[in-house]
Amino acid sequence: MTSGMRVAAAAWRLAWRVAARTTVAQLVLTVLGAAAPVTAAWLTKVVLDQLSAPGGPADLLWPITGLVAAGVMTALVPQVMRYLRAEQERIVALAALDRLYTAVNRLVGLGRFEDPQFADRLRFARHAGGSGPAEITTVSLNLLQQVLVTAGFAVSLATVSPALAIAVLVGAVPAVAAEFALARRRAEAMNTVGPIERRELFYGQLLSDVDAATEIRLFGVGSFLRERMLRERRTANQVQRAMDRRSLRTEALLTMLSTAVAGGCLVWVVNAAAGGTVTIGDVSMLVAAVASVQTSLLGMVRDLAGAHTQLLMFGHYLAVVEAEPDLPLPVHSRPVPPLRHGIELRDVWFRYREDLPWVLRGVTLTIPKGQAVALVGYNGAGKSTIIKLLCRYYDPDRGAILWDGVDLRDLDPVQLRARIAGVFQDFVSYELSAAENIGIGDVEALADRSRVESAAREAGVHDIVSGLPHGYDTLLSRTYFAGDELNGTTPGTMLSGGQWQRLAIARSFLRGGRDLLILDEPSARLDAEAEHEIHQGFRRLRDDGTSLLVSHRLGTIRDADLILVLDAGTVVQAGSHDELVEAAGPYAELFSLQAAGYRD
Ligand SMILES: Nc1ncnc2c1ncn2[C@@H]1O[C@H](COP(=O)(O)OP(=O)(O)OP(=O)(O)O)[C@@H](O)[C@H]1O
Repeated sequence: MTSGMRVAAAAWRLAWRVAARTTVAQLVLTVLGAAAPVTAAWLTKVVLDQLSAPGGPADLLWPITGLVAAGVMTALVPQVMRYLRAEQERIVALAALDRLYTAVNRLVGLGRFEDPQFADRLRFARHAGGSGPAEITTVSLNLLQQVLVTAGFAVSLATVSPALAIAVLVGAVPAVAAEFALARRRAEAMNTVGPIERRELFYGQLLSDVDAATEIRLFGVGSFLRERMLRERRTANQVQRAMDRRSLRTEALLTMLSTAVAGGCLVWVVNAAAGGTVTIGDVSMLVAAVASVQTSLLGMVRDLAGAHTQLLMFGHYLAVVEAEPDLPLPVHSRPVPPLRHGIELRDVWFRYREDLPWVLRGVTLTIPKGQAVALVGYNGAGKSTIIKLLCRYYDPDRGAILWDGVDLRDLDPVQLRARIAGVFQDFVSYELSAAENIGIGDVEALADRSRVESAAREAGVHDIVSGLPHGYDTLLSRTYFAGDELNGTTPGTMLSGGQWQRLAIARSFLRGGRDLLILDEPSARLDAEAEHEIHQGFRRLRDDGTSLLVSHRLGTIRDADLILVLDAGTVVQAGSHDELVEAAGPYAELFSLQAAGYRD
């Protein structure tokens, strides 16, 4: 099966599975829609032949009734088809959306999200997933209808003159070839324009993004960014304009060709009628047949060409939905048992891509069960990368990470992450209610207001949330209305950077009791008092479990059981705060620099 047919078959399977009734109804109407014009042409011929018959017309009741029925059918079928198509599109688009985002959620790592090609594919997939399958089934049904109409009229034409039928069909060959060539070029143009439009979208979003608005206005870069956006649009327009001009030229030529063929047929049939070799009914039949065959053939070719583009788009959708896992998953993954001994990084080497430098160069370290380990080092030393590897967002290129001696690659990543709580350096501020912002840390607790509140209290954010206009139910957003999105008039409320961070911390408190607590700069935006309080809270949480804390503020990690100093992707020092301050080395230097900052 060619890849186009495979994609079309997948679209049909999806439509059949989720919208069988509307699909069958469309099939039936397609056949009726094809039969109507052929029947009408034959009945017109019968009526005309009877009218011009030497003995006068015989009984015209049934052909006239048939003509009326065919007329009603011709008018009604497209309207019902439009409704059915829209209904099918709604049902299929919902199922396709579900499948697409199930597939996106199935990606356990981060690598694909950082791949520009995947980003383009996802954009096409989002577009094609909505209307793609419905468009492909519609095009297929149109094709079926046109094949039936063409066949019906070709047979009718052949009864008048087989040579004419062949001439009309052969006259369509150049159109078929030209439309296919156009379709291929259209697809190429679309692939060229894809990344350009993604850039344009980026600038457009940036220009209308509320968070970016402050910097854009302070730096006065609005016009600069707008110009960049327009430049992308102009480039995309250039590609599309060239394509449209090519289509216009080709299609104008094809129209002239089909008009010439139709004209030739008309001249022949008028001559034949004048010579008495064909009847008046034959003339009407032939005029209808030539026009219909040409329209159907061209329509068929255009539909096929359009289908080519739709198939390519839906191909992107299938590529995302059927993608292999981004990280190799074990066939028989082991359950992730509670941590008993500790987590070990054994000679771990890692780089984000083969063409990029190594970020971790043989890191060996242990996070013993029940201990608080801190990771310090300069910017870019690889601290957050270690955290991402511990959550298995990436796999090490060399070496291994062991959970009680079992390689993380042999564990189910979803189960592994269920054993981890944490606050990331670039935590997310969800445009949801305050309660949901906390509850998302453990969706099972989303409806449990007492658990949400107690996490908020631990993170020192309860009073702030209680003081909001609707307390825990206040929408935290500047871009959406609270409650009824359509008719709402109450705008959301915004928090300060530190308050958002406290919410992120509350999320991690809600996940208390997990085996590993990961904290990547969890208090970077907090004031000194809040930072002190939060670290007390973390300490309580750490007492029951195992933790890894990354912080540039050495005061917050001085009571860690073990401090590891990372430099250019290797552990260069390890020990307690006192030991490291005693020893000459980067930690002592960093510490005395920070301490001096406070003393001076
Ligand atoms: N997704 C990524 N793709 C490519 N390179 C990356 C990616 N994330 C980080 N890096 C690179 O890896 C190196 C280590 O980054 P990492 O975020 O681990 O440092 P860090 O020690 O946490 O730094 P900081 O103290 O600034 O947070 C940096 O040079 C960075 O440019």
